[in-house]
Amino acid sequence: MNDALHGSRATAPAHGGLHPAIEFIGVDKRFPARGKNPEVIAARNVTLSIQPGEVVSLIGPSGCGKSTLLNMGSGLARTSAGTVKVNGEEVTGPNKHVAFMLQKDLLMPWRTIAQNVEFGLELRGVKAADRAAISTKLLAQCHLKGFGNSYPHQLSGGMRQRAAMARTLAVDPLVLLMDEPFSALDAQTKMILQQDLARTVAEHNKTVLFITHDLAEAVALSDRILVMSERPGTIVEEIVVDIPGRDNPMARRKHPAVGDYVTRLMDLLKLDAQTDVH
Ligand SMILES: Nc1ncnc2c1ncn2[C@@H]1O[C@H](COP(=O)(O)OP(=O)(O)OP(=O)(O)O)[C@@H](O)[C@H]1O
Repeated sequence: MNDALHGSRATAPAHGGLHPAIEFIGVDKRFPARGKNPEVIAARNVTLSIQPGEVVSLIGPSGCGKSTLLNMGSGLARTSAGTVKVNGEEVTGPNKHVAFMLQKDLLMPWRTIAQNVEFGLELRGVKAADRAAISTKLLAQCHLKGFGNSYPHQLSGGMRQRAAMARTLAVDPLVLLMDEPFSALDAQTKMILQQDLARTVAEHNKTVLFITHDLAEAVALSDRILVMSERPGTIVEEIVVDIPGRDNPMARRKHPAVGDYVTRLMDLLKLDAQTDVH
């Protein structure tokens, strides 16, 4: 258990010579022109560094390149310039240190929940008994005890996202890349899953890069928030969330400073100016 993860921590932890968990160094991403579609510069000169155990949210206007950055972090897409490193090693393709969680749960409908959670372990050749022990533990932790033999269609949207979280954690990744994982859920289910995520991440000292459009969610969950500009997206501001209780977002949301952070983020995203246009 890492005590630094319980209670307040405004700044990145000292990491005693260890590498950042994930870093982007001068990263550009260009999608070349295709037919009548012109070239798109999705990201420009993005440099960021996330230390082990940190939770960092990435916010920015629609289409500014957030998902593109996550794809490069996971090794599913290559950079056009610059370097992405995970645990100090350059990312050149999908790698076992990184796991993805998306808005869509992507559970396989023909597999039970336990079989879905165990899928990544199966690919790595983990023995059946060990797989079962891991999925049983994670399903309990994600409040899905007793649902291992159910199929995805038998679960609610919130339960399916819990299963997706268990599947993401099963391979014990160093870095979790989360692309709006709760955006399709109702407000209350969302808060409960945020709470579970925050507790689990703190307990297992995971590093998270989290994309969201929900500014209060970013404040509730993060150590730091990175704000991106319009496309071609680059990081224009870094905000340290100096509110106690990153492992308890339900309590953190009630802190009087949350409103000020949300207001600052709205200003940075120029949301007021956008409503004037319509
Ligand atoms: N494979 C691709 N080929 C061409 N253009 C692409 C490709 N993938 C993304 N883009 C473009 O890159 C830009 C950034 O897209 P991206 O999905 O990263 O944005 P985003 O910030 O995640 O958006 P949103 O918040 O709406 O999800 C967009 O203009 C998008 O159309």
